[in-house]
Amino acid sequence: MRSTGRARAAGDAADGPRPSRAAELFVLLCSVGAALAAVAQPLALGATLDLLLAGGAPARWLLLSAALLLGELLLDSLTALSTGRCTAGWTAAVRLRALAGLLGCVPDRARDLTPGDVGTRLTLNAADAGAGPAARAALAASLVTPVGALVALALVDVWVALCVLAGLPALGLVLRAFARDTGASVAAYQRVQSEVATRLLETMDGAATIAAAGTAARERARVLAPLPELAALGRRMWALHGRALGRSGVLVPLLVLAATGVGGLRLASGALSVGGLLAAARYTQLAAGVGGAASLLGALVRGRQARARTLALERLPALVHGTRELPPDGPGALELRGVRVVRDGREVLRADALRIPGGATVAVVGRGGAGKSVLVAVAGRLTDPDEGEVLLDGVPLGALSREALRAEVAFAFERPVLGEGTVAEAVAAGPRSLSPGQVRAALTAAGADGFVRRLPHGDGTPLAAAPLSGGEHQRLGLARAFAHAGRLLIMDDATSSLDTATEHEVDRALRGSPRPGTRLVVAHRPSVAGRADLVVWLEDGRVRAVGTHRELWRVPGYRAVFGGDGTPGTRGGAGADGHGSGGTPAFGAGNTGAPTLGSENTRAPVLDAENTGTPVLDAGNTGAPTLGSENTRAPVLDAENTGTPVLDAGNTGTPVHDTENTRTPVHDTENTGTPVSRSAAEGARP
Ligand SMILES: Nc1ncnc2c1ncn2[C@@H]1O[C@H](COP(=O)(O)OP(=O)(O)OP(=O)(O)O)[C@@H](O)[C@H]1O
Repeated sequence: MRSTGRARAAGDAADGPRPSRAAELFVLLCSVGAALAAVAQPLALGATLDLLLAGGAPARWLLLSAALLLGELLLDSLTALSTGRCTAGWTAAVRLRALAGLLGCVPDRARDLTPGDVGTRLTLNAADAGAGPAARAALAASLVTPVGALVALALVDVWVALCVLAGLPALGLVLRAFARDTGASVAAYQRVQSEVATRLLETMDGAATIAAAGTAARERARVLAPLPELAALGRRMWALHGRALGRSGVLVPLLVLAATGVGGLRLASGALSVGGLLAAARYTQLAAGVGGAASLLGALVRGRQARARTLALERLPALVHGTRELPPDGPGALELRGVRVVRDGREVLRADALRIPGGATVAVVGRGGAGKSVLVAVAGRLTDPDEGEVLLDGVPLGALSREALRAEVAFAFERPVLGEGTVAEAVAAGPRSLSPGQVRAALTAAGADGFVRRLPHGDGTPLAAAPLSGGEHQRLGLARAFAHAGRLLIMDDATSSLDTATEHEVDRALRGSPRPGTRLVVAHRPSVAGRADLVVWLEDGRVRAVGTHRELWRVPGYRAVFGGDGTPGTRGGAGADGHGSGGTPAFGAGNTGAPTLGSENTRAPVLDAENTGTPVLDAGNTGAPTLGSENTRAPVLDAENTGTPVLDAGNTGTPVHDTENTRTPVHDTENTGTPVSRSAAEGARP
């Protein structure tokens, strides 16, 4: 990749809030304080007892014991409070960073993540991960009690302390086994949870299909299918907990018994006082309380596994932008040089020396999976090519600042995400700040003004209160793209839900706009390709040919893309003229040789080029030839300079001549032997 921009490498985390460690430290201090107060109490109580037995005045020791008890209670309360704050802060931070990673990533790199999986990572996993730091602090503090108790025990009686010390490794082993086994189960549990969520969301997405097919019972079974595994994993985790508690439940009393026995012997020998024995028994219990760390350890392990899942979102590769600006008033000329895009080890796009003249409307055409979306994503830098570079007005896209890129390149999609707020706010959201008049103009250009006017509060209607059809939703997305478009507007299937008449109106409005710019339109309908100045025809990820629709239409393979030669094609099947029937009956379609009557709204007759040899006229309202239509100032075909591969005669090795410039006939040797035009000059075949 030659562009100066680069994707954020795996391992670099997304930017986002990072809570200070202060909250975690506060939890640690409070927990340690409470533990120390607990550790000091037996000493004070033992001393009080000894003083009482000796007939002394234990008032000071009693006060100290009470103060220690109160202190422990107070610190425990503070620990609980600060744990809540710490967990909430970390959960929010983990969630926001994961969200920033997700929203900032190269869009097609998040393709494998299902909504259910993302939802689980951002909710359950983020909450578990957020609980991790407080659990870590509490776990560290929980070690203070047994260690402190052991030290205090050594002060009271070293033999009792040695007895407890000998038993502690067994407790340590129990905890280690618990942490190891529970880690694997927790990871599997979180994975299955996300699988259930994914299936549930898929079902909600396909609710209409399920209702229509009457497959609700089957769907329910499918959603719940992972439940037995989830239940088994849950049971396993409880079993591991139970086993750890059971083992420590046996070990701890045994240890206390042994230590009390040693203490009793020391009392009998006069080496230990009664108060000392009381303190020793209590300290033995506290030291053996290391088993109580099991639940904290469980929370820590769960937090670690969950954090790994949220980090995967944080570290999704993101686009890194440069600092360059575009030359002012550039026409929006695009060039793809040596571009290669590889996905899952497979080359999904190769485009070299593909030049798109500034100001032209260019249709990107090809069968499903041919690479149209990948091409326009690369052209507007939604993703970077693995090799090669894309230049806009001579500047590599990767070198552009984010602001310059997004101000000059606008996208409209098949299913736009409009967000919340009102209709006007949805259209206004973007890199430019728009006046209400500009918003209204964009709505008009997108053919959305009519239905928006009929909404209860016009464009001030909240989207949530505006039930929109697929086409209306799409038109708002178009309006937003139009409103913010700079020198390049990319429409990826963005008019698929529009009827052909509206689509034509939108096209006309765009062409009449004062800032026409370059338009790259993924087209499934021949009517759209027919209105474009130039068509880039993709096949299996390669540029098969570039030319006008009229020229390309003579190649059977091109017609087949639209189902135009009897082959099942994609949406919006073509009339025999290749401009799309648009629901209007086409006469003379097929091989009759009879003229085809104008498709979609047309008054002008369209002649069947295939059978008559007569040039195909614009199926729009003008009767003018399609080539270089309407408002484009830019030359449609850059015959001199492009070097762009144009009309492949079917990989036959047959020379292709530039008929635009030479008037030499070009033969489509692939299937028909029918003369075919070629529009732009280049020496090499694609
Ligand atoms: N992120 C990705 N991971 C794996 N494969 C991908 C990815 N993006 C695209 N592809 C593959 O690249 C090929 C081209 O995809 P693309 O979406 O560009 O096709 P298309 O021509 O737009 O198809 P359609 O008309 O059906 O939308 C397809 O085979 C697709 O599966």
